[in-house]
Amino acid sequence: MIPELTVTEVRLTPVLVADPPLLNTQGVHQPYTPRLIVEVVTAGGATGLGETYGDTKYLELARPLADRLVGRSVTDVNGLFSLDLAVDESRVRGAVDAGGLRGVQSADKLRLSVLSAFEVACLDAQGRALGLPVHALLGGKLRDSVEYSAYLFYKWAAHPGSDADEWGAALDPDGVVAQARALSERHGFSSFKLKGGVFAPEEEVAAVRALAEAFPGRPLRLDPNGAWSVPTALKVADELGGLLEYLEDPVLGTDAMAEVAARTGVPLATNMCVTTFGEIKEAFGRDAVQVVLSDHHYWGGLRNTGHLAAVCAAFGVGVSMHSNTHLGISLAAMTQVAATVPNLHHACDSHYPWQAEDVLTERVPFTGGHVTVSDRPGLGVDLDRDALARLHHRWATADGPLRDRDDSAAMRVAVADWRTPVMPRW
Ligand SMILES: O=C([O-])C(=O)C[C@H](O)[C@@H](O)C(=O)[O-]
Ligand SMILES: [Mg+2]
Repeated sequence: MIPELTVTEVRLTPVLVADPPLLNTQGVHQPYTPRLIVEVVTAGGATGLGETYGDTKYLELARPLADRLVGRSVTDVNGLFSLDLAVDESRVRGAVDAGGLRGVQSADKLRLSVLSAFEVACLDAQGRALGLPVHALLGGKLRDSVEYSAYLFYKWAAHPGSDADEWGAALDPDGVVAQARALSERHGFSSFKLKGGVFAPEEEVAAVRALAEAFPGRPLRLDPNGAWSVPTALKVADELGGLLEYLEDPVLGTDAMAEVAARTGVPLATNMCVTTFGEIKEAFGRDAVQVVLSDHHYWGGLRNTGHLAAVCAAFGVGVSMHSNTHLGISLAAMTQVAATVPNLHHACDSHYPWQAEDVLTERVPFTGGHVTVSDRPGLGVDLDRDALARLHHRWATADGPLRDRDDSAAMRVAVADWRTPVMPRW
């Protein structure tokens, strides 16, 4: 073992990051979202960065893992994944992730969602120590920039009791088109995904039609997070037909996805029914999905993202990339791995434009809708300790409920009788 690459300290810093009132089928984003920043320090003085979900159940698992990493090498990434982490089963039994937005919860998925941040931090530390970018550690980049799509949301102008944010409201087709224009002017995006499942399908169909008219020929996606029945999904697929690059999780579960897929020519994408390696066999065998949205956070890191892409290639299934609220460390990690995936033929999702706050000295910029693949050592991003301390202070002084994402609870602040919707909603 090279002594310089031995882990001497692991720092875990939970933060709360400001988030606009973005609507989805479960409710609305809270004013702040929890994230966890992981720093892995080596004997040689390199510090690697990673980022993942910061909700309590992830923190509970990250703390013992941090202790066990000390004394190991940052090159021993396979060993990291073989560490036996005890997951409190009561945390996951029958549970779903983020109200179901990321599929079914399992002990292994929870474990992988924590390990992924440590994997990224170890790769960043290795890269910094060796003078190599993370993409080189993953086998080398195949492209110099990675394309992202504009992630459009129905949204309120403000969180209840707050002033309007810089984006304003988007609650109808005109609002959605105005938001798409603003995002595309600011960041140069040329493909668009609308988060649906918020309003009746006819209204969301009208919004997609308005986007198609405003941006002729641009790739468009609609994602109602499984809020529709099979007949509704087929009707929308029929109405939007050729306008869509893909329809994302129109219905819940592999059975319903397979039924829709068998009866439409519109490709179906998912980040809900295929979220673990164990779900692949049935879904691919039944041709239930044509595109899988990878996400290094819950698939278990950057190397597993490459493995997932290889399985997709073997089955002729496309690859895209899913996103939750995240900061620049994760955007840098997504970009490094995306650069190495040969069969990534769709623009990746990213919430980053919605995050006005970050913990980096410099934000990761989008240019023409792309992020340049950094060739600097590691991930190519640096921590701003003051910003980290500020966002951590917010976490440390926050009300307990804010430390765990709950879109339904956030909705009840504005709509007192809001209940977690029973699916399918339409
Ligand atoms: O289905 C998806 O693409 C997501 O789950 C992305 C995000 O979770 C999004 O829906 C959100 O945060 O409201
Ligand atoms: Mg989705």
